[in-house]
Order: sequence, then structure tokens, then C-alpha cells
Amino acid sequence: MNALKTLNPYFYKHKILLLWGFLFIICSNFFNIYKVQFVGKSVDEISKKGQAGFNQDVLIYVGIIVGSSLLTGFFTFMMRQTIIVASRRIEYQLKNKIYRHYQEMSLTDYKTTRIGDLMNRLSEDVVAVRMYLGPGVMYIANLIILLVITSIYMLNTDVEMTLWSLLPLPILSFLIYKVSSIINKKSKIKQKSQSDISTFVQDSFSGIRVVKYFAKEKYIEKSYGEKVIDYQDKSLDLAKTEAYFFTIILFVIGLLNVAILFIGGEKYMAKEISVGKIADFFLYINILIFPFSMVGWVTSINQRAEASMSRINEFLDKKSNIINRNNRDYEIKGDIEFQNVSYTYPNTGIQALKNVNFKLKAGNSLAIMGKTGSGKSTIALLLCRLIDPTEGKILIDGKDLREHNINVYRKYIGYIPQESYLFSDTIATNIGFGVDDATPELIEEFAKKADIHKNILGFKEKYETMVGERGVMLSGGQKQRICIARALIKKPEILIFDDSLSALDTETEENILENIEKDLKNCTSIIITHRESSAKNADNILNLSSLDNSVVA
Ligand SMILES: Nc1ncnc2c1ncn2[C@@H]1O[C@H](COP(=O)(O)OP(=O)(O)OP(=O)(O)O)[C@@H](O)[C@H]1O
Repeated sequence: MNALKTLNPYFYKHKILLLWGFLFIICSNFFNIYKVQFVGKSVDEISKKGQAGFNQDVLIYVGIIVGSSLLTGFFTFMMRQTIIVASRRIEYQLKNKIYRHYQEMSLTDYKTTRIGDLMNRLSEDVVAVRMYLGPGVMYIANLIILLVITSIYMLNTDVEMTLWSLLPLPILSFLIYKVSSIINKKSKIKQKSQSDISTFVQDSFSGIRVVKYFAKEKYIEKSYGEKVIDYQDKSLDLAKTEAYFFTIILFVIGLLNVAILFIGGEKYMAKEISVGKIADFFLYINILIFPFSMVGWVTSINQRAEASMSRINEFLDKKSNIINRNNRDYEIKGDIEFQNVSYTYPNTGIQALKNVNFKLKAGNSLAIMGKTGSGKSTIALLLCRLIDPTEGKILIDGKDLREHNINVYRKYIGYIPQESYLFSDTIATNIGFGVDDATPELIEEFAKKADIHKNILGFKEKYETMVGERGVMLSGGQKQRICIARALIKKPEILIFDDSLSALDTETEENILENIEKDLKNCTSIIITHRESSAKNADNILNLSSLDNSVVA
């Protein structure tokens, strides 16, 4: 239970709600048990007096039974409203904490963690923990309180019958625990089979052009069919085990009822107990059966929650290697200097850069050229401080980039990545993404600069056109130009084009460069490119293919 201890501060934070919850559990159980004795009294009254037994006393008993039942229902509702609500609030806070941690992770952490794993922390693992926080805590507290109250009433009625009735219940809990553990294992296997199907479907639809082009529809259909059969087998296997759950409960109920009938019958014949008291025992046992079954189920839930929480903790304990040590606010001019910068990717051990040196004054431009894999994009990542150099220093305005306030610094950076990524949202939102108060006029101004305005007017919804999965399919060049507008609208002091004109024809490229000439003059620009035409206007050229990447521009 060590990992689950990390949830204690959350419990403490919601202590008032939880305390109310426990109070409601006591009340609901009290009224649930309190009414039972009046059933027995009514039965005794009627069995003794026959028709005449339906007297005023019995009517009062019935009133008490109905009233107690209503109060039990009310307090059970309140119990859920407090404990389950607290568990939902904790789930919400935990999800936010994990998501915030995602945002703080460095790029290399993202590369070493699979997206599927990140998603699982937020969905499956948090749900498993919530099951412990909500139903787990509620059912255990409920059982303990119920057991105490019921035992007092049962012992008051008949000690021997109490012992015989309570004895098999822990065995029931153990059996249910065993079955629940098997159910958990099997549902995990079923879930995995289900996610295999989803991944396969997603993959085959994303690559539908390739599938059709190679005429591989039949092959894909066959593979899909095999996966569905596997899923069906796993689901049936799970369903068979689940069937044991209620079978065991019903079997134990049956056994206990026979035992009460047998022992109670003997005691009745020996005139030691009344029919009403036997009826009470039937009711007590039926009230206790469900919570005892839940103990087994809750134990297996708690084991799952423990495993999930330790996975979440392991992930939350991972500290990003991009640390911000500066919280001051200031302006960035845009002087850049690389001093003997080398970078090795930690996950592959590939040395992407070795001793890179260059100096660029604010307002100047530098074109970076070099063959594929020579480390051009790595320079862009270093400049955005998405990664830190393994050796050497990057100076911005004469100060080590690691000493700058990362949040301030990134406000002054405009980055157009090599792979144009747009969010599944409108074109306007995508262009205005980097600024807080992007007006339609501003968005249009920069769309014009990026030479995409005319294309946007051609779409039915214009700037409100959705892009991405649920929207229009944009060409590579259109996406690149939206990304250019998105970077320019920030009016950055340092602007980095990572091969971001590659999907454009030379005429469009020239148009854009002409449109943004003034913007480029106002900032330090770095143009990563394979084309001589894009590099020719830059003040300096750095060629990474030449001797050990060591060039001073
Ligand atoms: N995330 C990563 N993890 C591990 N190795 C990487 C990663 N990204 C790049 N590399 C490696 O680092 C080297 C430099 O890559 P980089 O993307 O900087 O080259 P590039 O010059 O921009 O290439 P291109 O012109 O093809 O875009 C390559 O050998 C590449 O395999």
C-alpha cells in the first residue's frame, strides 16, 4: 500500500466531505438494520393472533419499516454524493497534475516514452486509482460500520445463530477476491486485444492510399478478421469467469438460508426462538451478503490501484532535464553565439553536432546548409531550448541560454518546424496560436505575409475552416505557410525556419521572402535549407557538411 500513501494529502484536502460521507454511512446502516426487528415483531404478532394480529401495533411497525427504508435510501444517496464526489475531485486534481507534468517534460523524455503510455497514465491508471478512492473506500467503510451495527443486533437476538451465520462470510469474501483477481487479469488481456484492433484500424486508415495503391485490401481485411476473432475469444473467456461472480454469491446465500432454517427450526421446536426472530436473521444475512462480497472485489481493486499509482508516481518523479532557474522579466535583443556546441541524443547515442561555433549579431541572418542528418534541425531544437547542449555553450545576448528565463526567452522566439503541425482547429486559431489577443485583422495581415490569404478565401468557411482530422485536407505547402504565419504573428526577435520553405515553389518562396523582408530585418533569422536560392540573401552561411562542423560565420 506504499504507493497509495501518496494520496493521503488528497484525502486530507477533502477531509470535510469524507467525514460527512462516513457520518452518512453510519446513518444509512443504522436505519437499514433498525427496521429489521420490526419485521420480526410484525411476523410474531400475526403468527400469534392470526387475522386479529393486524392491529395498531403492526401498523406502527409498518410505518417504522417504511420510514427507515426511506431514510436508508436518503442517507445512501448522501453517502455517494460525498464520498464519490470527493473521489471525482481527487481524480480531476490528479489528472491535472499529470497533464502539467507532461507539459514540463523535455523533448528527449517524450522521445523515450511511448505516446500510448502517456495516454494510459491519464486514462486507465487514474481510473484505477479513482476506483480505490471512491468505491474502494466507501464499501470498506460501509462494511465495517454495517458489521458492527448488525452484529450488535444479531447478538442481542441469538448468539449461537449469529456465530453460525457470520462464519461463512469471510470465506465468501476470499472466493470473490480470487474470482475478481482473475477477472482483472482477463479484462486487461481483453483491453490489450481491443487496443490492438484500434491501433490496426487507425494505422490502416491513415495509410489507406498505400493499401489501395498496393491492392492490399484483402490482406488488411484478413488481418483485421484475425484480430477480431482474438478479441472475441478473450471476451468470451472473461464472460465465463464473470459468470462465477454472482453464482458464488447466490450459492452462499442459499447455503446460509438453509443453515438459518435448519438451526432456527430446531431452536423454534425447542421453543428457544420465535418465527419473527428467524425472519430477522434471514434479513440480517441478506443485508450482510452484498458488502461481504464487495470486500473481495475491493481488495482486487486496491491491488490494481496500487500498481497504477506506483506507475503514476514513477512518472511524476521523473524530473525534466530542462530546468528554468530564472524568473525575472526582461527583453531579448537577439545576439546568438554557439561556443564549441556538441550534442549527442541520449536515447540513441548519435552525435548530431560536434564543436559547432558561430556568432550572429541581432538583426543579422544566417543560412544553415548541409546534407541530411548533418544536425541542422538539432541546432533549431537547441536554439528553442527544447534540448540543452551536451558540451559547449549557447549564448543569447552574451548570457548562457541555460541562465535565461525560459518562458521569457520563448516569447521572443519564432520557430517554423520542418514537419508542419497544425492543431485540429480553425485556420484562424492555428495562426493566432502563439499570441494572446490575435484579432481577425492581425491574423489576416500575417496570412497575407505568408502568402496563404488567397488560399484561405477559397475555402467555404474562410478563416473559420477546420483543419486536421475533422477538417479540410491541406497541401504540404499550405500547411507550411500557415506555420510561417503562426511564427511571424509573434513578431519574434529570433526567427528560425527549419527547412520550412521546402514544400513551396520558387515563386511562392520569393513572394514570402519579399513580404517578410521588413520582419526579417527586425529580427535575427536562421534559415535552415537545402536550397541555394533560400540561402543566397542571408548575411552568413554555415555549412555543416564541412570539416567537423566547426565554422565561424
Ligand atoms: N530525436 C532523436 N533521437 C535520436 N537521434 C536523433 C533524433 N533526432 C535526430 N537524430 C539523429 O541526429 C542526427 C542529426 O539529425 P537532424 O534532424 O538534426 O539532421 P538534419 O540535418 O536536420 O537532417 P535533414 O536535412 O534530413 O532534416 C541524425 O543522425 C538523426 O538520426
